[in-house]
Amino acid sequence: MQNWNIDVTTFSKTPLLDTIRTPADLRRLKVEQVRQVADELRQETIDAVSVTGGHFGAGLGVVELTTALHYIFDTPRDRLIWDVGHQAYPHKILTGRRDRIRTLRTGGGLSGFTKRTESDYDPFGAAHSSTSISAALGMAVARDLSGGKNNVIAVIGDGAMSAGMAYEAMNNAGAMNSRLIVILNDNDMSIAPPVGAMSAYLSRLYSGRTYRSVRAAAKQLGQHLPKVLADRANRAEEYSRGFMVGGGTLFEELGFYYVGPIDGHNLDHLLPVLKNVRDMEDGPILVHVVTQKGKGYGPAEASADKYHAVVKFDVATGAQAKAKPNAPAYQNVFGQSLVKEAQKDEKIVGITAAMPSGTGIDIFNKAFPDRTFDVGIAEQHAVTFAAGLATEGYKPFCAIYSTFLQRGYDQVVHDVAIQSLPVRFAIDRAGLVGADGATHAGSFDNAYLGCLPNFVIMAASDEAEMVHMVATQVAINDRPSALRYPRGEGRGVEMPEVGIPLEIGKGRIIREGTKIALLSFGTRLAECEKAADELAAHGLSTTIADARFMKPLDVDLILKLAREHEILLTIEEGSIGGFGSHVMQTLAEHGMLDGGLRMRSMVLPDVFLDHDSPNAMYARAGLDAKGIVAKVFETLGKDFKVETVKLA
Ligand SMILES: Cc1ncc(C[n+]2csc(CCOP(=O)(O)OP(=O)(O)O)c2C)c(N)n1
Ligand SMILES: CC(=O)[C@@H](O)[C@H](O)COP(=O)(O)O
Ligand SMILES: [Mg+2]
Repeated sequence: MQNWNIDVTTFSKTPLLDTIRTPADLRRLKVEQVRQVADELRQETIDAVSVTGGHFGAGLGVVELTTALHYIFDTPRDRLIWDVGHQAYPHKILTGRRDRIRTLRTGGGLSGFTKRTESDYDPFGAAHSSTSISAALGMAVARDLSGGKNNVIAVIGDGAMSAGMAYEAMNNAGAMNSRLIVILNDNDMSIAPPVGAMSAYLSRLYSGRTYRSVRAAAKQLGQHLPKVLADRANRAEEYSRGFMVGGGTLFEELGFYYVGPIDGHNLDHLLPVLKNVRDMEDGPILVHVVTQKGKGYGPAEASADKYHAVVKFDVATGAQAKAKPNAPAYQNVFGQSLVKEAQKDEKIVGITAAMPSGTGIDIFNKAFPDRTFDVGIAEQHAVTFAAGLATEGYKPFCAIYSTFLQRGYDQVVHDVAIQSLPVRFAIDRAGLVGADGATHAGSFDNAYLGCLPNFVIMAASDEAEMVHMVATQVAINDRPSALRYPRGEGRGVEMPEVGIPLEIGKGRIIREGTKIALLSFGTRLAECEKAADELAAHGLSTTIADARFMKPLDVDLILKLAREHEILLTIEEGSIGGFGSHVMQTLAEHGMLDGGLRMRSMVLPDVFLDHDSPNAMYARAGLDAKGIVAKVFETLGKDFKVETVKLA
């Protein structure tokens, strides 16, 4: 690893940036000053993220583009939409949020993504990818319907361009004459190196083989400009400098006017091109901008992941303050368990939708590169691709974050569940995730999968359980199965050598008591144990059970708990409509709610919880030990108060 020794003495000096509170201040500057603004903006971004951590490489790569866009366009009247929004920190600094930039992703602080409630300069909230062109087209059409004149600009990355939604939007936009600007920010990176034919195609465009001459480009572009500008364009060499227009690109076939590629760090190119694009009168335009992820910060440029997301770091050395793990991360346990299973079973294959390291599929890939498939940001396709593999006798493990699987829901229902295909879903980041906030919370999979016939649904209560659950999934060969587990580290429990398939639909008793029963589904089990200790100190004897399965439910266990206790609480890291609802339904159908049992279901509150640390979020949700104890006392009718989010 290179030893960086970056001179940080200039970092606190940002004289021009200090004069900018909003883009209007930027637009008052001379064009010769824009370079300096961009340089200072980069310094400020580096310094801020070194304090907060967060998404980093993508923002560094769009510093010049951000500055140029706000300089040329009349934001917020002109709508600027950042796809995903993880690259929007420089945008936040320029749009009135510099004073809060060091609160990014902390409780009560700025969101790590664009958010409508945060600023007028964020016309569309994001965090899931590939939504920007659709949203921009909607805004452009709304503008046309109401006779407006403003511009609408979507900035989308090459990684995000791999998702079907982007093509659905371009297909629609290309057939309309609505004026819309799409900036393709091509840094040849997703979180991992980008995959797929489209990525290769963009590289070919970039390599310049399909370009026309600069002069021809200017001429062609001139046809789309108001006459006065077109005349000037035909004359002025300056006009065409820095960009080319491709003929017969895929984007042109889709009905877009294609401009590019242009160097996204060269303001002498960016500014005139954006200005001319702004002045074009009709149709959708795609500007292909080539940038470098991590640009301008050596450690980021040099690292394999371009510092996509970082923890706090030392600016001078680039060294990240990574905490020493106390236990293995769930995603790694998943990856390692899958490798072990795959050594015994050659039918096992692993699938990720552009999240190889996040899901632990990178571990599987190292051992079985030929059996690993990164399909790009394409969750819908990932699910149906897995279904196809399953029809041919393969055992696909489709590892997708809970929040991103939402995008593939119809595929889960229609292509997998209805046909009862044995696709194994590894549902990572289940429950609250912390700093990424509401957009990334895995709150809904219990509800959205629980209602589907045929599914087996498990949640690991610790990392050892997870090993057995992966083995269980391998053994389930006649229907789909899902295994959910959270972001972060396990509990540090002893790990089994091999996974042993569990009996389907059977839970386990962890601790025997007489008065209170806590029935946990997932990793809240640890909080149940702490709560039970505290309840014991109050003389309340407590049984703890780990349901292991939400579907099929362990009906015998549930009825036993209901019969033998005064209070039955279910606890899960999910929304209303999940595990607790299924338990309640079962109890009701067995007449167990007709008598004296006091049953309560502890779920996430019916609100979108803002970002904070996971522990703080769970505390707000009342799903920590303190909240569980409080719920028991509330149910008993005793006076035991604790602050939680109010249910609507
Ligand atoms: C639907 C969805 N799937 C996965 C992700 C996770 N994700 C966030 S950023 C990213 C890579 C995006 O690459 P690109 O659009 O090229 O942006 P870059 O980071 O290179 O600027 C991925 C896969 C997501 N946000 N949304
Ligand atoms: C922007 C985005 O969607 C991802 O980068 C996400 O932040 C990753 O989250 P994890 O850190 O949980 O992998
Ligand atoms: Mg990219």
